[in-house]
Amino acid sequence: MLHVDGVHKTFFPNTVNERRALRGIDLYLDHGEFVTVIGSNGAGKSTMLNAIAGKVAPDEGRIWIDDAEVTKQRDHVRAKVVGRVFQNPMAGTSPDLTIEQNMALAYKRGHTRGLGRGVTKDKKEFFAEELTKLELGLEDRLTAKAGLLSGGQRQALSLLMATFSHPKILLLDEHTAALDPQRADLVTRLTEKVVAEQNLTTLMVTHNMAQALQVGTRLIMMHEGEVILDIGHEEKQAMSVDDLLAEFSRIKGAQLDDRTLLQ
Ligand SMILES: Nc1ncnc2c1ncn2[C@@H]1O[C@H](COP(=O)(O)OP(=O)(O)OP(=O)(O)O)[C@@H](O)[C@H]1O
Repeated sequence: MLHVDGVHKTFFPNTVNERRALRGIDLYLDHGEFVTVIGSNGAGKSTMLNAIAGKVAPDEGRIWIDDAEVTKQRDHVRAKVVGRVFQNPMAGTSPDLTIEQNMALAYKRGHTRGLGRGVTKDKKEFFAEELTKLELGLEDRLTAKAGLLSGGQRQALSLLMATFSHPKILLLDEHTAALDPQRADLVTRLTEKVVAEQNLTTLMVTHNMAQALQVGTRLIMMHEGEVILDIGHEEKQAMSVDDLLAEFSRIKGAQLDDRTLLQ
């Protein structure tokens, strides 16, 4: 379903600001796999998601979504098949547009040009039905401005908007990190629900190791632009946060040793 093959990305190459963000990422996700992604700051997690979404062009390597190569495809074309939710609750919705106008835009995303915020009666019913699934009462507030919603409500709406066109890939970039624990729990539960209902192929970046172990069917750990650990469902379920940290130290240590040996 998703195949990332040998992807490299260096920002500002051959300058003092050079950053080797991705150093040969190989990743294959089957249809319906829900992979959590952890890793230290600057490990390349967001850059990998950006490369999959088409926001960042790889220097080397190729990317396929559902057997179609998308490596050179523009991001707005890819938006038809890639749903995305960011960390900032303000990023996924326009505060000055109403809930239904935001949803109309998301519905049309990647399909036609222009603003397309027109909301027909049929659409209103469909949007209300979709909002009911969130169990937040937003179906009664279709004409309220999105800017009036709380961070958690906006994030739940962003998640709905990212998924109701049944994307082939769902990319979640620390989408619960800016929320208080209760709202983060709510959005996590909604995420699990929507991913399971639609059997969505999903990559979810999180800094919360407990969440990374609890949620999803597989876990990968990134470090310095590489995937250094890839854990399947059963192994993941048997692991604690301490096990994960120990594994990280062990691999990091080994890598450093390797590098020392190479010098
Ligand atoms: N647009 C950019 N221009 C220049 N450098 C960038 C850009 N985006 C990312 N980088 C650099 O690439 C490296 C990887 O960054 P990235 O944001 O992918 O890491 P991350 O794992 O998502 O980190 P974090 O957990 O801190 O968000 C870092 O060194 C970062 O400074």
